[in-house]
Amino acid sequence: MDCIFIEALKVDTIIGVYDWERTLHQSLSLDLEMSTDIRPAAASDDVSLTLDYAAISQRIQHFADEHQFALIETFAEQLLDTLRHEFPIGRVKLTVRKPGAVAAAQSVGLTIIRGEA
Ligand SMILES: Nc1nc2c(c(=O)[nH]1)N=C([C@H](O)[C@@H](O)CO)CN2
Repeated sequence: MDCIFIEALKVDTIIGVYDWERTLHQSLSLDLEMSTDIRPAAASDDVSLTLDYAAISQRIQHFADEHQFALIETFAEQLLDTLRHEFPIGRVKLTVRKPGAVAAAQSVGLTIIRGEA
């Protein structure tokens, strides 16, 4: 299976478990790896036959604009639910980083994998 990826996508959103985090936007950094078969698009040179990484990136920022979660776990799970409903994504691996959340760490976050290849 082939893979379309988006690396280090910076999205701004309201997220966090503490009261002060409800009052400002913070940046998350997202990596996505989405399995797909690129051969139909390659054979026809047609973006409509593949996973359009520009459209998916735009949808992710829109999702981040319209939600305010406490946990990055909720953000990740609901984001993948949304993307998998709207795009023909097979197996997907998502890493969400919240830079600066732990001062002594370069980054903290999670990785989840959903769907079949
Ligand atoms: N597993 C998680 N732990 C923590 C989260 C989270 O989303 N998932 N969030 C926080 C706070 O919002 C923190 O990022 C503020 O700096 C703490 N732990």
